[in-house]
Amino acid sequence: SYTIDNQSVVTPMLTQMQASNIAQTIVDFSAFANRYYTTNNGVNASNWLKQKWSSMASGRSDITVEQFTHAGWAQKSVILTIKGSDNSTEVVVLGAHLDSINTKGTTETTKAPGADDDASGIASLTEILRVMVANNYKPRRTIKLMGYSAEEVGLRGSQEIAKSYKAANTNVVGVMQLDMTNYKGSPQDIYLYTDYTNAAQNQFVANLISTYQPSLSIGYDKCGYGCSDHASWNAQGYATSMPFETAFTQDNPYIHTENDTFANSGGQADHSLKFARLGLSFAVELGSDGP
Ligand SMILES: N[C@H](Cc1ccc(I)cc1)C(=O)NO
Ligand SMILES: [Zn+2]
Ligand SMILES: [Zn+2]
Repeated sequence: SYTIDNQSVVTPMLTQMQASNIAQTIVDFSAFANRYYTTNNGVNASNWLKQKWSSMASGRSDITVEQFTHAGWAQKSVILTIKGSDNSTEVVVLGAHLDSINTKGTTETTKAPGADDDASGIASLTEILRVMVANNYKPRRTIKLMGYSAEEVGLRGSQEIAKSYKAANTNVVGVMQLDMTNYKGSPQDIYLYTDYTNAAQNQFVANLISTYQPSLSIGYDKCGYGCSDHASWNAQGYATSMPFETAFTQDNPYIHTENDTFANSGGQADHSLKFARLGLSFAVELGSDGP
């Protein structure tokens, strides 16, 4: 259910989250020449993330990290699983995509740093992981953090994953997509996208913002098409939400070019921190529900 009743656990964790950690991960992850789904750089970026998340979770026997192999291309998706205690068949998913693209054409050495699109989302998930582990948080439901491959070429990684979860009848109770979280291009802080998402869950997400980040302003908008990986989960009938960095007409002009750099997102991660905090509150409030 969408009750917000874990303030004693969530509030201290939110104060521990730091923009500087998110910034460092954006810098590190956007240092690959590109993270394109078919290049060696792209494969290396996936392996780098698996390694990073694995070492962050090394002390926890309830946390595993796997790579999801996609038959049609080399770059794997990365899935971290925190197994729930007494309600583990119900699953909460938070996602971002690990690939990047330069629309001029992406070869092995083409520059596609993807700092905002979507290293910012991966970095937000990474800070959520760090704080959950630091607080020894153990959910009742299973929580999965996903770094999707091949989003830029038709949401292909998340489509394969969502289809396989549906085929396995996995009870995913909610999905949040974090794609582009660090470019502050619009007046409101967080824009909830209303197409290819679930209205009831969007209301819950809005309530999370008002409860845990009351100083933030909320906007609403539509993409008009399946603009990120939430659409893959929506297509399988799962409830999704996409909190986004700007209104549709004011989106980051640097994306899909060599200029999507950390510097061009402002050289700091204050905007991403809002999304990381929202993701943490989403994960813990949903993840703490019993059977
Ligand atoms: N299509 C999305 C980018 C995208 C998504 C929403 C909006 I508003 C503007 C741009 C993408 O490139 N995701 O990787
Ligand atoms: Zn993109
Ligand atoms: Zn993206």
